[in-house]
Amino acid sequence: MVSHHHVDSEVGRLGTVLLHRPGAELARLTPRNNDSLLFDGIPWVGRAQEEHDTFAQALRGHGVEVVYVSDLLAETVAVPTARDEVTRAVLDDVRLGDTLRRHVANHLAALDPAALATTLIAGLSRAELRAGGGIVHALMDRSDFVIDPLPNLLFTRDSSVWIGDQVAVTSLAMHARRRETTLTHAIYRHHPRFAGTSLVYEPGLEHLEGGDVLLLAPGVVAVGVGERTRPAGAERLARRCFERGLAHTVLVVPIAQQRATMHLDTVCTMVDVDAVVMYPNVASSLQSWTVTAGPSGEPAVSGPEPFIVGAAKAMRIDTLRIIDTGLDPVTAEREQWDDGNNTLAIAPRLCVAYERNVETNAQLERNGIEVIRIPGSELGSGRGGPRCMSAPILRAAG
Ligand SMILES: NC(=[NH2+])NCCC[C@H](N)C(=O)O
Repeated sequence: MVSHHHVDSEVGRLGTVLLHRPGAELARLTPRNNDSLLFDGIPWVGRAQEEHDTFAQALRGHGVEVVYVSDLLAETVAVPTARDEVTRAVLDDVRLGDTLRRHVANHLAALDPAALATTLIAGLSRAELRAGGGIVHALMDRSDFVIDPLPNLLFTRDSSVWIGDQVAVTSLAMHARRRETTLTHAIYRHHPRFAGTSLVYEPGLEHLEGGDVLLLAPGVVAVGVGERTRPAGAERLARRCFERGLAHTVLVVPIAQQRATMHLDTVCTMVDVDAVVMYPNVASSLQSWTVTAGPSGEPAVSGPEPFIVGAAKAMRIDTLRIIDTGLDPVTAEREQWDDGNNTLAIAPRLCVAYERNVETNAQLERNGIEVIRIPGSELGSGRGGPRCMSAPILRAAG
């Protein structure tokens, strides 16, 4: 039987993609909490939703099936064990204390699956809790969170990534994002659509985020290590992929440990089977280490060498082309910050990009890449572009 869930490249024709339409969780952002919730501004929620709908429509217009996290989650929590798991993840928060925990548990128990899914994503303030009591509750402000919201669920790429016919549910590094994977983990294990799916990675392992994982070619995976993914996470993923025959080579790519380059996909994404668009300010310095399944079962490591060289060798092609955006360093830096290098390929030489990155998009087109432009002025305040906002679950074989 042909699997309905299979991804072995970044550019094979996109069949199905997992998105999250932003909702009430974005309305929780204030100037006091936006830094800890990993947003650089306070998005206009309605406009962000319109922008996201334009993104989804662009994908559908190209024959892509769009599935939403909130729908899958509502269907998942209709399964009692799934409901227990995701609820427990909320109640495990040590800040609650026993009394408030009991009130929150009662609150959640009364919700139907759709309302529970919404609450798990949007969070819950003290004012919204139906009944409360105890000292923790007494000392909270009305707007304090009893359940933290998950505004970064929007970036579905980070909490799960398909490699072949298996899914890696990742292990997120930032506190504000940890609970996201309790939701994706539950979806992939309990939703009937994914029955029988094997998991190649689980939350709780060494830190690994999907934005750092690039499927360069069938059997070749690049993993950025920096602010989010740790070298030990890359090593764990490599071991797992080798054991299961999902990859023969994992390229480990160190990136600067800073917010502007939090994931490998903020500086480099694929736009053709043999081409990447890359942030010019790092293009000449990006290095990689090559990890392969050693003869004794212990991964063999070699390198470093220029990423582009290591990648071409592992992909068994002559050259991995860098689409040279040829921009001056200041324009390049501005457009990198606004996710100009964070394109989502729908097929080879056809990608979705934010319209605001005028120069990068023009250069892509000059190099033969068709660009579908979407607005992103509000969505971009979370520092993520089309690739971050999408988790492909089916692509045609690359
Ligand atoms: N794959 C990506 N580049 N994701 C971007 C995630 C942005 C999000 N605000 C974070 O800081 O985690």
